[in-house]
Formats: sequence, C-alpha cells, structure tokens
Amino acid sequence: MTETPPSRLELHDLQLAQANRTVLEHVSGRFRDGAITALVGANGAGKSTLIQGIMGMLRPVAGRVVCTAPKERRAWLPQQLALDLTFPMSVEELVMTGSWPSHGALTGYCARHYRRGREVMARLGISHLAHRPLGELSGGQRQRALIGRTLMQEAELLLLDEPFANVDAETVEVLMTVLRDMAAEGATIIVVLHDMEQLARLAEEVVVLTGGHARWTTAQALLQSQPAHLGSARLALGIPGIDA
Ligand SMILES: Nc1ncnc2c1ncn2[C@@H]1O[C@H](COP(=O)(O)OP(=O)(O)OP(=O)(O)O)[C@@H](O)[C@H]1O
Repeated sequence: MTETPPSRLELHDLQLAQANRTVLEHVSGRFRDGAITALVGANGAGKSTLIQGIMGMLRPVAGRVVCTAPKERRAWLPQQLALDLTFPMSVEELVMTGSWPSHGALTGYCARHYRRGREVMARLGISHLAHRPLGELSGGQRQRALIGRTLMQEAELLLLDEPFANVDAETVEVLMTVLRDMAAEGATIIVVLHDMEQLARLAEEVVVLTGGHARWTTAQALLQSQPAHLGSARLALGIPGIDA
C-alpha cells in the first residue's frame, strides 16, 4: 500500500464566490509538502480567487480549507503588490519585516535577525542594495526583496501570483533557485504561472482551473498532453483542456 504524502494544505469540497457569483465549486485536493504546485487557468478562471480562499481573505460559500501551517508561517506574494514606493523604506528594512509575524513589529531586532537578514539578501544577490530605498529599485530587484521577506519569515506555505511577470531573466533564475531550495527544505509552494516553459522548469504538480472546477495533475502529464510546437506559449492561450 502506498503512503499518502504529507500535506499541510487540503481543500474539501470548497466553493468560492466573488460578489455573490460562484467562481469555483467542488474543489477538493491536497497540496504536497515539499513540492511546487503550479496553478494554471485562463484569465478569470479563478486563480486569484483560490489564493484568496486559501489565505483566508475570502470566506468559503461552502466546504473547508484545512491548513496546519501556523499563521505566522504563511506568506503570499500578490500579483501586483500595492507597495507604497514613496514610503521611505530600504531593501534591508523590507526584508527584516519578514520577522514581524513571529516576532512582533514593535519589539526591535536582535543580532540574530540582522544576521539572518544579511544571509537572505546574500542568497538573493541584493546585499549591495541593502540601503537602497524601495522607490529606486527595478521590478526584478523589488521582487527579489519581496521574496527575501518571505525567506525571512521562514514561510512553510508560500503562494505566489505570477512572480516572474515583468522581471529580468537573471532574477527569474535566482527566484527559481530559491523556490526550489525552499521546497527542498519542506515548504509547500503554490505558484500561479502562465508560461509553459517556466512551468516545465519549476513545477512538479499542477492544479488546472477550468469551468469553475479544479483538476489535479502532474507537470509531466500536462506537458505531454500539449503539442510540442507550442513551446513556451502562454498556458492560457488556446491550449486544449485549460480554457475557462
Ligand atoms: N473583487 C471582485 N468583485 C467581483 N468579481 C470579482 C472580483 N475579483 C474577481 N472577480 C471575478 O471573479 C472571477 C475570477 O477572477 P480571478 O481574479 O480569481 O481570476 P484569475 O484566474 O486570477 O484571472 P487573471 O489570470 O486575469 O488574474 C472573474 O470573473 C472576475 O471578474
């Protein structure tokens, strides 16, 4: 008998709505710990809605989200983060806020926090930007700093909404390496992706949202079902089986 792999996140017959209109229903499945799961579907299929449901920002109409990761170890990187770039905060200060959920915002940092912050920035190649204000960063540098904050948080559950949109190729490589390392350390990672090539390189498992429902599959099975000539085509554009 095969053992069920551990999962700190399970969905049970979940139904989610936006403005009283059902977006997703009968969604049941488990996200494997230590795996990167891609969340795919056409525009409007409900990817952001599912993320909001998982993070507890949207109350289910029916069903349940069962998450055993402590609240302070859950992190979410939204599609277009409403970062106030005029706020005078440096890269180091942003990264350090990752310790707030477990440590508190008002207690101050100790030497251990500063050491960890420096390690995190080095891992992401942004040490030289430590004192740079957020408003002076490129999109890729900002994304590295935001991922740095989730590393600082030691996230066990990490949800990312199109993390590679509008970032440079080198940053994509750095972020992919960090995400793979986090998964290898046991984190549960869910990432909204549109790009087939990125999916092939990053994800093991895939949740396909279509017609208001979710289907669990593997990256290998999804890629085998796609015509090879589509290459790195965006997943949402006319690929059989995943149009909303
Ligand atoms: N705040 C809201 N109020 C009303 N309807 C909403 C709201 N947010 C989303 N919707 C609707 O819910 C459906 C799912 O939207 P959602 O943003 O979850 O899709 P998505 O798959 O993330 O799309 P995209 O790829 O464009 O980001 C869409 O029909 C959308 O118009």
